[in-house]
Amino acid sequence: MRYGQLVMGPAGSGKSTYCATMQRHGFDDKRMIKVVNLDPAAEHFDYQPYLDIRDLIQLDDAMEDEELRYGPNGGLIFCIEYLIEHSDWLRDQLCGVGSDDEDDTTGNEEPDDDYVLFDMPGQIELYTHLKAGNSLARLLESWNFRLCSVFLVDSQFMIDGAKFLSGTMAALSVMANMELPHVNVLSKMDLLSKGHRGQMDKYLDPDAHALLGEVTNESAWGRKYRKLSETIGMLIEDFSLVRFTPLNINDEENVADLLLMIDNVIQYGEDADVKVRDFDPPEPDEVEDDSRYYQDD
Ligand SMILES: Nc1nc2c(ncn2[C@@H]2O[C@H](COP(=O)(O)OP(=O)(O)OP(=O)(O)O)[C@@H](O)[C@H]2O)c(=O)[nH]1
Ligand SMILES: [Mg+2]
Repeated sequence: MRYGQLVMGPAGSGKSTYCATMQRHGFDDKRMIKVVNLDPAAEHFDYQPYLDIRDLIQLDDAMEDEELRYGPNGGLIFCIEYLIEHSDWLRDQLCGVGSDDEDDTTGNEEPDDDYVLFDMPGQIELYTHLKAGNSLARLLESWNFRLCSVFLVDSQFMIDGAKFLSGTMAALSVMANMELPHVNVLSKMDLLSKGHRGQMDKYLDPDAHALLGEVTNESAWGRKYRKLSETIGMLIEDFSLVRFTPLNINDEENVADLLLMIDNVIQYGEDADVKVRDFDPPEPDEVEDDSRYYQDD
């Protein structure tokens, strides 16, 4: 089994910084966390990439090609679709050359705790409604990755009701489109003023009525669509659809807590325990051949 986080979020929300932070935290903890850069336009990041999409395709390839002639945004989406069409490249690098996981029953080649963060581009439509993000998730799952979506939203944009509503709807679109366990992160908490941090508390455990009361009084739009906002608010609240976890990258405990939470979501490190817990040994005279009570591996 392999474990992975698909790190997504709008442009500049802190995805690459998140990956670098987690890798560094893992390093301090003697834990290997690999990061794969899947942003073909990336120019700078602070982590050691295990793999880099730019070795397969670069944004300029799509923009400068005489036939394609993409702009930066279309070009980026083209690059991700190209990656999916050439998934052998990714599989060979992630899982070993020529590996074919459908046949891989030996388990010999796979390390127990391969843990990979995928630093995705900031093109949010890749995750909200295009097929590419979902296809990538299904591909990785077929290679035995247990995945979690990590969706980052810059906390600076979440300090009023209207922005909270928009951010929540974006998170919800990603959840629906990616079909993965999902964790929302409010990034850059260190940049918030004390006053704003206090204000933030009400968004972390949202009371939709109170929040959307704000939205409805703020603008003409808000007043006109008051009922719609309220209904969306109730939906979010009643089904506990969207929750945000704050992240201050300078607070080691905060980083550790978030990583642990995601580990729990993807059941990282739990397999050994599960085997022990599930094992309920029979009385010796109940069975002649007890081999069927043991797992094959
Ligand atoms: N203070 C502070 N700055 C941050 C944090 N996260 C990101 N930044 C800054 O925000 C900017 C964008 O961060 P990135 O990590 O590159 O964001 P990204 O989501 O990878 O951006 P794209 O790949 O361009 O979509 C950089 O200047 C970072 O230094 C944070 O937690 N705290
Ligand atoms: Mg980035």
